[in-house]
Amino acid sequence: MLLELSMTLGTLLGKYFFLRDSANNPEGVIRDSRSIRTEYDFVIIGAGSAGAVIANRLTEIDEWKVLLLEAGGDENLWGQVPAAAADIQLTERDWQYQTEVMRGQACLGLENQRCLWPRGKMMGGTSSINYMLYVRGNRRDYDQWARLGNYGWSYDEVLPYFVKSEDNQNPYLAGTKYHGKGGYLTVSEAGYQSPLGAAFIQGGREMGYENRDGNGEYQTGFMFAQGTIRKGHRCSSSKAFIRPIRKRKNLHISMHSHVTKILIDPKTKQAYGVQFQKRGKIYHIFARKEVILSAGDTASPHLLMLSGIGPAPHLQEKGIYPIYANLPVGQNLHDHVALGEVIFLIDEPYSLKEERVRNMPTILNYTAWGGTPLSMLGGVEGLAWLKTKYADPKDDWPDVQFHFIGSCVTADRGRSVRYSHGVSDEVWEKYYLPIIDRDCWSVMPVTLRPRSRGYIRLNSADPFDKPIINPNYYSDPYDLAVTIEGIKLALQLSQTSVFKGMNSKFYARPFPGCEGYPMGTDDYWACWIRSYSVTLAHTAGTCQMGPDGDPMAVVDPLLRVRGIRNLRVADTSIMPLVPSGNTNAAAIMIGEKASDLIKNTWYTK
Ligand SMILES: Cc1cc2nc3c(=O)[nH]c(=O)nc-3n(C[C@H](O)[C@H](O)[C@H](O)COP(=O)(O)OP(=O)(O)OC[C@H]3O[C@@H](n4cnc5c(N)ncnc54)[C@H](O)[C@@H]3O)c2cc1C
Repeated sequence: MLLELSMTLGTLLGKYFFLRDSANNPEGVIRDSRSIRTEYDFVIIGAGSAGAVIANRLTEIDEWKVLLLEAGGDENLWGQVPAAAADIQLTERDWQYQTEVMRGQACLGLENQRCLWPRGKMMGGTSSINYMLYVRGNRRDYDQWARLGNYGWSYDEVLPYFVKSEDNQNPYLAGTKYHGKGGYLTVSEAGYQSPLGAAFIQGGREMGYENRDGNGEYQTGFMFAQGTIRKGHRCSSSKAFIRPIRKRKNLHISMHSHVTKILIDPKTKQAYGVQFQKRGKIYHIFARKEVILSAGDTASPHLLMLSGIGPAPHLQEKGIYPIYANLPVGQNLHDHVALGEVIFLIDEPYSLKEERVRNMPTILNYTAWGGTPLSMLGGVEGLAWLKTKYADPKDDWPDVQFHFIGSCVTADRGRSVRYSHGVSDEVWEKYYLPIIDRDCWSVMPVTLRPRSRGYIRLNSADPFDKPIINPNYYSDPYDLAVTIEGIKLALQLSQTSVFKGMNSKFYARPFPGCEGYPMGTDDYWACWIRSYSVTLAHTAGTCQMGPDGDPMAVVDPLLRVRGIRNLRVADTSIMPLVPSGNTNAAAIMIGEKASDLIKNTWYTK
């Protein structure tokens, strides 16, 4: 009752603070444009992390008319609260995809043995559903992209685009050459730290890792997480890039507009528009200059295939005429998949349990000032990049990332996080219920440069039919081996004096399905990883960028779809290799760079 009352109060106050819709409120709500023309210079599909940036940057040129189409609606109020990130999943603002069953490989302990595959379906796309961690990846990642023949994408060439977007609130960081001040995207720390967060940094030091800015000169080390948050509230790509410019006359926005096909002339191979459905009506809109596909790692390849671009036999089998045959659309899918959580129980009352996070004082305080446990980035306090025995000890190119959480899945007593991970009833009852009242902390270790490759394919030619998603997790044993070493590093962290001081103990109950393996052996760790596989949704490669002659390339280094004129892809699907970190910042960087590539092509003064 008290909780409900405080939520209601918080909501009312929140409405007052965030959603005032006055013309001069840079965060005012987004509305559909009153009328839609039949022709624009550019049509952008998807208002996500990358698409929102492109809509902003292209409409900087007054004479360009731009239409931004988004399948979902606007963000909602609850989605602004960082600690409630998991609550948005499995709602209408999530596409609610699921993977195929990967028999014997992954997701074995999850509901129906399928991994959930969340993606944002609203303004801001997945940046409106994500955990807001601001991470760029490693210098070597982008240099590797360039070495593969993707000219213009080396670290030194993409760094200015990361910096351009950013408005970093931390004075120590804002002044360095690695960070930006005054950009549209607010980046800051959560404004609240639990005693466990400080312990994480100290534990890292004891293990020989420095406390440093993982987005700066060196990546290896431990840090308090930086996030895309503004005054303690989510700063999605839409809040950052669209809300402040939503009244530009040359930008039209149409939400609830599901693009079903890109219109391509089969003879000239030129894209000339899109078909979309809104409230049961079908629209055809034409693009004088370009169609820009920013529908994300899953929907972009899906839409290309629906439009006749992809492996010809597969398209024909589904009854689709291949306009440009045999581009490897949907191939090379790779992702960061983590072991759900390595849990450590403690004797001190430090955990971010629901009753300590959602109560009247924290909610009211949060609504007014932003800096309470509710501003924690999906509960993630710290990040670390570490080297296992498989990484080059001399190189600053760590192979494992830790997401450090000052609680565990049980913190909300099974209300939300459990479902967002897809934990089955059996696992919940056998593994989690026994510790539901305990204080705990946890680590999600993830292999940063996975070698397993999967695919996205059509289920059918119906654009509303979800695609087949098979990430093929852990098909390459390397991915498993690195995560196993990650678990060992997490155990090492729990043995540092600071964590021992709170009597941290690995929660060693056998995970359901793995009881047959002796606890602590590599076989047991492998079984656990394959059972409790949780995607971080850093999917890359499904419309891969590559130079001429690269058989896996769907787009060229200027992001133009091969063999088709006036069609570009700009989102995480173009990444040839996933960067060594979370992918939202990189998606925004891709949006910034794509905008310049488009301006270079079309803008003549
Ligand atoms: C639960 C979760 C947590 C995450 N946490 C983090 C994190 O903490 N930090 C981080 O860096 N990364 C995180 N990520 C990943 C990161 O947010 C994504 O990589 C990034 O947002 C992808 O950006 P994008 O532009 O490629 O696609 P998206 O942001 O997904 O944009 C695609 C847009 O296209 C729209 N669309 C799709 N199909 C159509 C269609 N047919 N017609 C019209 N519109 C369409 C979608 O609705 C969406 O708005 C997380 C992802 C998830 C799912």
